[in-house]
Amino acid sequence: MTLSTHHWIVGPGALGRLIGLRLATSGSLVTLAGRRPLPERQTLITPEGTRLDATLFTTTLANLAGTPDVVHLTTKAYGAEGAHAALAPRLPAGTPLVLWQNGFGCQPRLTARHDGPVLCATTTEGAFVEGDDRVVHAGHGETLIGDLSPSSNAAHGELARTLASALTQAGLPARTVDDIRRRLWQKLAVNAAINPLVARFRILNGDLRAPRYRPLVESLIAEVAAILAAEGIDPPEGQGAPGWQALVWRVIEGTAGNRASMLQDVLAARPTEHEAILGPLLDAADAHGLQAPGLAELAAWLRQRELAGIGNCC
Ligand SMILES: NC(=O)C1=CN([C@@H]2O[C@H](COP(=O)(O)OP(=O)(O)OC[C@H]3O[C@@H](n4cnc5c(N)ncnc54)[C@H](OP(=O)(O)O)[C@@H]3O)[C@@H](O)[C@H]2O)C=CC1
Ligand SMILES: CC(C)(CO)C(=O)C(=O)O
Repeated sequence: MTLSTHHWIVGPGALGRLIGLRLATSGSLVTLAGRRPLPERQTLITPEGTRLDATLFTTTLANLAGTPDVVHLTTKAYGAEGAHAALAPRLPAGTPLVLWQNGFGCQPRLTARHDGPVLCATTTEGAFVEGDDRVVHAGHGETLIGDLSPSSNAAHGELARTLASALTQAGLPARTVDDIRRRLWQKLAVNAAINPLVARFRILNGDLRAPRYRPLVESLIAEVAAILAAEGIDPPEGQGAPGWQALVWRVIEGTAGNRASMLQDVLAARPTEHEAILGPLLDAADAHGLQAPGLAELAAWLRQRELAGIGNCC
């Protein structure tokens, strides 16, 4: 893979267009493939307010043809496996796939199913779309890339390093890690402690610091910490529950003014990524015989909302 590698981006929403436009404006060939065709002329607004324009190939999944060097799957977590099923017959065997979803649902399943190397990426970049031809890069972050093979034997290290370097040169700082499973779970832990609560109460992340919500956050963190201890997953810094508390409160502080992605989905009457975020925790709780009533109640509310037709419930 070189800088002029041909990248297919399947799922051309906020993150997909951010990656696609950044790569295209740094010399890569990019095809955006969605459920509907998008304009070929696309604009990216950088966090500094600069406007970057690029002309990309845009198509639909049904019309994809050719041979990509790498495919980035950037649908929401709940759409990833469906999109992959439609995509797979169009891909030459051995095509590398990069999964960008939050949570930890589709990653192990697609790693097992895909006929080629699979990398997982987790990013703290922030982006949102403004119409079909414009994406706003809301805030800089960092992207970690790795594969789900055991850490002592990372299978696709060279591929991950080349991709990290291409992304970094394109303005999306990225590095490889040999523990992507742990990194995905760490982000999932933060998302599980914040997103369902702010979606439930329709509040900004920073509102969780109020006396009314603080005990709810603390009790979710305690559930998450017990589950992750049983799974053998440590927080990035510190140990056990205090380490998870420090991480979650740091993120709440740092994103106090944010309307979290799950709240945005609820307000827009869209499905949420609750299965990918809460599902793995509840499955792990079951497997280890642990109680997680707070997580289970929030998962039930989010599930019920979707069963009831999304916007009409609660
Ligand atoms: N946005 C962000 O800042 C960040 C997002 N993430 C994660 O990245 C993932 C994507 O998020 P985001 O970009 O915000 O989501 P969006 O909803 O903005 O984008 C998803 C895109 O996937 C498309 N899509 C859905 N199903 C298919 C399909 N079968 N074939 C082709 N395209 C399809 C949607 O098309 P349509 O328009 O037709 O619905 C949409 O363009 C999520 O897991 C999210 O948690 C992680 C970090 C930051
Ligand atoms: C960390 C957090 C909660 C920031 O808003 C996030 O990742 C999200 O909104 O999904």
